[in-house]
Amino acid sequence: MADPEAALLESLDKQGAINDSGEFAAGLHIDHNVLVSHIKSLVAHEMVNGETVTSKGLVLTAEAQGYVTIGTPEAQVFAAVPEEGIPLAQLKKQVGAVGDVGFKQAMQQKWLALDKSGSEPKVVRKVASIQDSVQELLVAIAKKQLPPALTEEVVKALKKRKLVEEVSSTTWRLTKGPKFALQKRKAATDLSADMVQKGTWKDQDFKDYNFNAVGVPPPGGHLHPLLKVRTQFRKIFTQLGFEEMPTNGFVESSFWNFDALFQPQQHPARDAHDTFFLTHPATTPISQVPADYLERVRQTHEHGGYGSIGYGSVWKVAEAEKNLLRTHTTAVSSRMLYKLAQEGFKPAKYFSIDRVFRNEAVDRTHLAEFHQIEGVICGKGLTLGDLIGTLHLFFSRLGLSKLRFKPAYNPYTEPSMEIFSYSEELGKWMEVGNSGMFRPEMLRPMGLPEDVNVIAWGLGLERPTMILYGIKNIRELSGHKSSLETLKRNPICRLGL
Ligand SMILES: N[C@@H](Cc1ccccc1)C(=O)O
Repeated sequence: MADPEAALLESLDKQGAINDSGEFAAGLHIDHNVLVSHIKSLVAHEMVNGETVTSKGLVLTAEAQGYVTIGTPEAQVFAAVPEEGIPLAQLKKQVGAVGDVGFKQAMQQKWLALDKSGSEPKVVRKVASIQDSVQELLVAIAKKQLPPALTEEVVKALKKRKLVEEVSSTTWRLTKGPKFALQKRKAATDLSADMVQKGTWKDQDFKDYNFNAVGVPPPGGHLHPLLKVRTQFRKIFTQLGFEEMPTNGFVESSFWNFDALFQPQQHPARDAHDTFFLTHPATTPISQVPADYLERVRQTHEHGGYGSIGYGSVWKVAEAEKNLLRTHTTAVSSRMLYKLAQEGFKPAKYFSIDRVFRNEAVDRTHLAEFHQIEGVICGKGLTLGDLIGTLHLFFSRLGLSKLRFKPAYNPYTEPSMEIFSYSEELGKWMEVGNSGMFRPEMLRPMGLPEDVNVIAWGLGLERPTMILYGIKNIRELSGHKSSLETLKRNPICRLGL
């Protein structure tokens, strides 16, 4: 087969233009689509200028194609009627499938008549010979030579008989382009050292950038396992109707991290051995906390109230002003609960997932920074039973359905419970979180009504992630020792959770 590209260029060279790529393809006996792919490439090389022309045209249906040679059904029926006539039933049997249409059409054309004078109706010829003009039209349409007889009305009738259909087709009109040549010059995709040395780059054609090409997937963009598991936790919370709390920044004042939580100023956790304090800026002015609330916090710390005797020591503003890296997400909860009290209490369910920092010795299960997940429910008349029930519901969604609780101590909750879950794999009980009911010494100074209780729990994000994905050393998970290669190879890090 002739090379379509060469044939096209040659023809353009001789004639200057090709008006209809469809006809040109037919002349070459190749599929139009094949020619179009060559045209597009030549246009991209600027060897050819091309514009598309969309036109509507008639084509024969498969049924009509059959009539082009053997004639229309009406002509076939007419031919089957002998001069002396033929009983209708016999005629139909003789012509077969096209009998019905053919007979109907031939009667309409008044080519045939039905003689009912005898014992059974007989079909007789009304004219001696016929001209099958519909067949002639079909032949002309097949050749794409549309005769004047093909009026709109005729086309409509042919469409109604499902003999023709209208199709729109796009063809190209071509002229010589600015870089016209009889042969495509090979365009280089890259500048090579050789071209530079020999100076051939000056005459070399370079392929244009194709900005529409599908790119190579970037090697980055992998999700960290912690982000994946965080999404799972978010889903659990939101499915249970919890609202995510704004987590502010990592830097928090001691006030919201400790004092608002009724954590005594002498508490060992407030020591630089356990907490990262900031030097720049070292403090947040206490004036940011409304004076009346501040006063109630001071009172409660020093003298108690709400059924408590307090700590009996002097509460110092300077201590509360110290900036730190938040040691727990309960600082996020304390801000949120105060806001809820200011806006007027209504039952609420909150959660947060964010980073916390502790000045701890780093080992294979501990880091100085990690993520905490915290759930908080505020309502009237909540009990420890509600907390236990909620924890069962929450942890069972993680696949941890065997839980045990151990009494514990937190300055801000009473009662407090450590949460343990039985690991079938490891065959032992593991600590999975901490929980409790926030103390009145924390809630009442905020302005939450006396019958409002708040149940809450917290857990780390790293531990469940390590268990879920078989990561043995926490330092593989975050920090400078975690390897990007591991992230890339780990199937859970692919996008799309
Ligand atoms: N803040 C606690 C977790 C906790 C949250 C809420 C209530 C009780 C406990 C911790 O850091 O371990």
